[in-house]
Amino acid sequence: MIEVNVELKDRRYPIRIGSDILTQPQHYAPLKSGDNVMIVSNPNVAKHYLATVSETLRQLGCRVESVLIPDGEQYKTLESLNLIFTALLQANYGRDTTIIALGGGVVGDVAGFAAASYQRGVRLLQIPTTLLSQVDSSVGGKTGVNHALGKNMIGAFYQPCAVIIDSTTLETLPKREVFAGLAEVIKYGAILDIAFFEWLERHISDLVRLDTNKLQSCIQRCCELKAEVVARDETEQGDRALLNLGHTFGHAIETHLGYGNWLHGEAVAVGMLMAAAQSHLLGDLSQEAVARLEKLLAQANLPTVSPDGMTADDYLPLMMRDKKVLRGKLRLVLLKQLGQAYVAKDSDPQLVQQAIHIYSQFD
Ligand SMILES: NC(=O)c1ccc[n+]([C@@H]2O[C@H](COP(=O)([O-])OP(=O)(O)OC[C@H]3O[C@@H](n4cnc5c(N)ncnc54)[C@H](O)[C@@H]3O)[C@@H](O)[C@H]2O)c1
Ligand SMILES: O=C(O)C(=O)C[C@@H](O)[C@H](O)[C@H](O)COP(=O)(O)O
Ligand SMILES: [Zn+2]
Repeated sequence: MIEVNVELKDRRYPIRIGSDILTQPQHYAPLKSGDNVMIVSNPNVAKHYLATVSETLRQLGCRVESVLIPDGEQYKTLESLNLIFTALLQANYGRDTTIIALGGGVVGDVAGFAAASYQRGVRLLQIPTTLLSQVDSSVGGKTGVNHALGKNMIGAFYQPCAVIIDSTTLETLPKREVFAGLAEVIKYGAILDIAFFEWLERHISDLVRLDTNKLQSCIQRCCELKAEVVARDETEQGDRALLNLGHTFGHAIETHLGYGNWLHGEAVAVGMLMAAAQSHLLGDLSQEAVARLEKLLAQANLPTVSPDGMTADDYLPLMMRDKKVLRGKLRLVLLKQLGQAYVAKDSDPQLVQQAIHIYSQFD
């Protein structure tokens, strides 16, 4: 078992990474005998892992209840949040509850927001079961739900007390979801760590075929990088925005197509290419670097062009609703070079359109 710590200003929490660790009660600390636990999951994840997690928590002496929200990005909603509140109230659970998010990023974000808001805040523990949630969404405390007009528009920063990553859960994950997770993995290399990017170039085929050792090293590196950024800037006042590379474009794709049609990681993959194209147009990123990013994403079986029929005119109004927009000005994460990102304060909309066009299927 490997442990990575997230060092916040006033406390720290562990990310425990290992295989077959969900059956071992000691990894669930700080949970202890007598605790009231509400496991939030969905039917798809529950059929594989709910019994194991519930049984281990009962061995520990916890009272265990569970609630399932429907599966899919289209259910990352206030209605799903309300299902969780109802289950908590029906169980007569109070402020001493721990909510456990057992699932991918959708379950993690909704359950996390429930923990942030139920009785003004109860303890949260994350058990991520997709590659994307293990390398990204379970760490750092962004929680929330979507609105029909924009992604993650309602939410809170709310940190978990621990994250338990069992990499063997990836064995049941559909391949398309593994590839979507690789988009966020590649993002870390592109924004923060050229050595990791080069490691990914060497080992992408091992990751695609779920090589256990390579996967664990990869998950560990991503968690270390995210933990460092979150420790510096927990609530995105500065540097944390770098984790948003490709997301302003990507969220526009997800919203335009209807949640769940393209996976988050797929939309971010194309969004990163658009950001890279813009960085090249600005004279920063070399064409060779853009091509390396495109090649790596393609090797991870990710899309590399905008969805069929979506035009630059479809992107811009949605991009203007991005949470990074300040006083009506777009703020985009761009690349100086591979491994070095920055926030561009006032992007020229015409240049943005040109970048979108480069990775689009229309002309
Ligand atoms: N909070 C953050 O910092 C953050 C970071 C990145 C992404 N996100 C959000 O995360 C969401 C995407 O998360 P995701 O990619 O995990 O998608 P997801 O939660 O929809 O899970 C993908 C699919 O895999 C299934 N699944 C999960 N674990 C499984 C397993 N082990 N075996 C079999 N099936 C399994 C799920 O039921 C679902 O059908 C988006 O809403 C995105 O906005 C949040
Ligand atoms: O943790 C962060 O910070 C991120 O930006 C990680 C992203 O991968 C993630 O998709 C996040 O939910 C996007 O946040 P948002 O603020 O753009 O909604
Ligand atoms: Zn993301």
